[in-house]
Amino acid sequence: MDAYTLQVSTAMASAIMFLTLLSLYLSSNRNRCLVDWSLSGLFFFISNCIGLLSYYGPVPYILGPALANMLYLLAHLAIWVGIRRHLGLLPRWDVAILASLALFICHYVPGLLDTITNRLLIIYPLLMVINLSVLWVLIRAVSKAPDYHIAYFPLMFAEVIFFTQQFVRFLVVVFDQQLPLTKAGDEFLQTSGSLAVLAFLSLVNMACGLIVFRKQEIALRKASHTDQLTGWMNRGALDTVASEAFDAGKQGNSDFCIVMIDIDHFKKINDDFGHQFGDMALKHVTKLAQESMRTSDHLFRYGGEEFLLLFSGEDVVNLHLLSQRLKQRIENSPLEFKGHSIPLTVSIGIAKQERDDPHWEELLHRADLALYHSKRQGRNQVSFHDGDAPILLEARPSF
Ligand SMILES: Nc1nc2c(ncn2[C@@H]2O[C@H](COP(=O)(O)OP(=O)(O)OP(=O)(O)O)[C@@H](O)[C@H]2O)c(=O)[nH]1
Repeated sequence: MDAYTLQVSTAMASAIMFLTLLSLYLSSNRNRCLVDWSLSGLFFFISNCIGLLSYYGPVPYILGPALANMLYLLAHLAIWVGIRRHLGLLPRWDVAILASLALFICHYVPGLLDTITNRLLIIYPLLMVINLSVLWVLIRAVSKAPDYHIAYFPLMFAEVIFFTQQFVRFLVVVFDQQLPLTKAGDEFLQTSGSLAVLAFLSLVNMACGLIVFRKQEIALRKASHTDQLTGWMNRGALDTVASEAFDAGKQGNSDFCIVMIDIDHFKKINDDFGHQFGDMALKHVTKLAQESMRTSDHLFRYGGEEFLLLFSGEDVVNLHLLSQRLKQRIENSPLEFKGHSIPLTVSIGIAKQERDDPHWEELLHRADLALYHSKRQGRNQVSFHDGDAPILLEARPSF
């Protein structure tokens, strides 16, 4: 393929990137990083179009190389800005624009960028630094959010490819400073550059779309596993989390315990004060419970006014103390409503994984039996199922 055709293909690939990512943004209308990335496509496109103009005659210096190089750098920086925005960091368009403007101005500093060789020796390292920055941000992100592994790899791969070819071209220019000026050198640099940009743009286009799809998928999965009223996980997520904790417990890694909490006389609360107040009571109790938890983030709304706390590696005596404290706290924190102070209490059942339990639901069943024991014993109580029978626990642990 001749250099002109390659340049046309690259311009088309950048236009496709611009339009694809922009339409993705307009259809999802949430991920602003898509705007950054589509702008990147636009900058690549304009920069390429200026390159194409040179095939039809001399191009004014302000357009090519000055503006073309500035936009080329800005296009790479826009990818960096977008990935920062996606990760919740400050996007830093200010840095991107200032750096690109500085490069533009440098084209007018005598002796700095006025030869092709000088331009290549200065711009290549700049691009490599941007590639490495994107890579660095992604590597750090992957270690913090393993859920995104697969989605980040294509972009990382694109940056590695671009960095490598840029590095090789840089070395070639360093060792043969006359090369860019010869016919063969000019063709080599143009062809390899256009091919690399073509591959890079196609990969980046796909990679950015993938990152956004993954983000939406994770958000949807989270929403489908979250109870909207309390923000705790719902029953849909329970089996996965409990099975994992149960299997770890079975291998002797850590004791797995379930604490089941049920608000007392909740029907009466609804009947006396209305469903809206009932909802407030549910939020009130879960907020107090959450504040009382030290470690477990496995908080589930199991049913209407029933909640489960899953603990791994927590001693039963500690759980007893924690449950007593929680029960006491809820009892001492009445809910204020229209000038009234409405008392709330909870009954609690605790169960611990036994060696011969075949499934985590066995443990859930014992926690349920313990909870109903607390109810039968007058409510506002804590009971523990020791594997044989539920026993009411005193305010201070006796085992
Ligand atoms: N406000 C509100 N009420 C709910 C929600 N989900 C379930 N409920 C109500 O919770 C009540 C549960 O009542 P019961 O199962 O009889 O239990 P209880 O009245 O707490 O009695 P004990 O558990 O024996 O102390 C029912 O009236 C449900 O309608 C909810 O999301 N919001």
